[in-house]
Amino acid sequence: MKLLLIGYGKMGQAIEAQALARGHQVVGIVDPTRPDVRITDFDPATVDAAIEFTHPDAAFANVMACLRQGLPVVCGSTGWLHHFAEAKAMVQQTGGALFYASNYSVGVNLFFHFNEYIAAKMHQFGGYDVQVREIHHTQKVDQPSGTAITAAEGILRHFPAKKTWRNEATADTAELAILSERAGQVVGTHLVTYSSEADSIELKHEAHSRDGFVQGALLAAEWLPGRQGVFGMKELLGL
Ligand SMILES: NC(=O)C1=CN([C@@H]2O[C@H](COP(=O)(O)OP(=O)(O)OC[C@H]3O[C@@H](n4cnc5c(N)ncnc54)[C@H](OP(=O)(O)O)[C@@H]3O)[C@@H](O)[C@H]2O)C=CC1
Ligand SMILES: O=C(O)C1=N[C@H](C(=O)O)C[C@H](O)C1
Repeated sequence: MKLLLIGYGKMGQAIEAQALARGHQVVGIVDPTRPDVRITDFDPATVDAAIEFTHPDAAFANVMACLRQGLPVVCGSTGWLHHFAEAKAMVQQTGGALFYASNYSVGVNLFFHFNEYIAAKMHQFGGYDVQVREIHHTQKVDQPSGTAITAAEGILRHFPAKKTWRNEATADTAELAILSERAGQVVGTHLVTYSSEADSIELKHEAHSRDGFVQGALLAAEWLPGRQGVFGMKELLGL
């Protein structure tokens, strides 16, 4: 496949290495270090799919530019979902394709699945409070992580005692606390903990490297061309 990489930081570089190892071609790299390369230089004749891992402030404009160019786009950037409805509208308008996941690793998507199952069971039995915790490297700019937000939304859907989430400890039992920590080079750790007076139950995902994110993003890029609409890991993995 002919891939366009948008963002050439930790994820962009790891995706390039794995894409080449899988026999794909990287036909362009859009990044502030290469100001002469623009998304508007590419079209469906030259690119099969774009893969976007940049910055919360840049992702929406990049996704919109890809859709205007007719490029299927796989986006992994977090922290821009307040614009997601506009991106969806652009997909409709252009007949294009957008794939989005707050976390591309298969393990985290299993974690999301079990998280919703556990939330429903814990609601059924009662007596427990719940919180979400995420730990990431100190270069991460958004907080809470996109993954923690997805996990929190999954809990809110199945555990009605929690009405909304808040990114700090809270005394309001209707609020689901998401606690964020930044430490060293931690790739990404997420925990959901249910606690009662008697005991605790914990669901934890710990990324040991970025390989899981990279493999998932490439799977999505291989799957997306030829499809029309907005997709995520549930569709890709059949979860
Ligand atoms: N969904 C998932 O599975 C995962 C998501 N992420 C998310 O992906 C994003 C990127 O992560 P990561 O690679 O670690 O971050 P990095 O900071 O290492 O890399 C981001 C790169 O994007 C560049 N960039 C900034 N603005 C633009 C722009 N407008 N157009 C093109 N490139 C741009 C940055 O350049 P410069 O440094 O010069 O600003 C940098 O080279 C984050 O939002 C992160 O949360 C990360 C891992 C997994
Ligand atoms: O910035 C990161 O590094 C990561 N970001 C994603 C997130 O915000 O959830 C996914 C992963 O945890 C790594």
